[in-house]
Amino acid sequence: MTTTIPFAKGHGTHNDFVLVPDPDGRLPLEAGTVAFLCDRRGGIGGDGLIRITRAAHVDDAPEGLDPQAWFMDYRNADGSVAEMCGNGTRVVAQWLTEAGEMRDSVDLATRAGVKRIVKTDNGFAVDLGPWGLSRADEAQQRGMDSVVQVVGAPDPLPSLSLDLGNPHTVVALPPEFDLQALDLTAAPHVDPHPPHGTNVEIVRAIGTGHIAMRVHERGVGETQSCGTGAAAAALATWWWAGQPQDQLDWRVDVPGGTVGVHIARDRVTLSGPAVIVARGEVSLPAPRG
Ligand SMILES: N[C@@H](CCC[C@H](N)C(=O)O)C(=O)O
Repeated sequence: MTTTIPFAKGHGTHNDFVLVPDPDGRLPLEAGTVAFLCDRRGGIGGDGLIRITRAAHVDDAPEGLDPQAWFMDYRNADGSVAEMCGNGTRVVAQWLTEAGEMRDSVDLATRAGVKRIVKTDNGFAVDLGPWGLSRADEAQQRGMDSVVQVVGAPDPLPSLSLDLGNPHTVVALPPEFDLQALDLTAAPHVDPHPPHGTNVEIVRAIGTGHIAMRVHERGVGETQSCGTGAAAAALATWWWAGQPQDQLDWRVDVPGGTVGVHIARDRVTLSGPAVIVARGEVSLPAPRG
């Protein structure tokens, strides 16, 4: 028997997602189903899939959540589970707004904790919460704790690991290299390789509080934008600059647009647009076996 489910398609600065509303928790999604729905030729297409459900229906939700809280169950395009997605939180907020479930703000639960999202003039701002350097050692204090080999740069480049709820490795591209000319088809090699993989952001300084970035996402490949990645890129650039207190607002240009990042002590806020572009129904492939 064919199973048909409702879906929506949305994006935040062209980081695009298949949204699957599942408020009653009736849709346990297998990795193969996620990969099918995210497939750009055989399915709907997206960098990831978001099951919009309630915390009570998520087996690996953090403890202590309100069971009725809206929950962003995020999966990468390859079917793997991710803790957090910054652009995805805004797209969920837009979906909740259009569904009449959100007015000015919402507390959205994720595997990386509850994120407060508020409406802004050009979309939404989400408090991503506390951020951290992934390895609290002396190398990290110097601003580099790993190296990344990027195709298009002859030697491995120094990089910094950050934790935004999900893992990131940020590389500052030296001025002699063209950011647009790098080949991010394959995942850049990170040494040492983080135990749970990582998202890699390559950053070019543009001006004061202004950077451009390309990203290779864990479980996806190169994407047009990554919200937690933009926050990691701004934080790393700020860290390398000596944490100037008069430079807490950042503009981050990504291939799919521009997002804003605000640093406030140990917390960081991401802002930017979010749109729902389509709604429909999709038939899932019959289970194998
Ligand atoms: N695009 C997202 C991040 C999605 C998850 C990431 N690929 C991971 O595996 O951690 C964002 O906007 O933050």
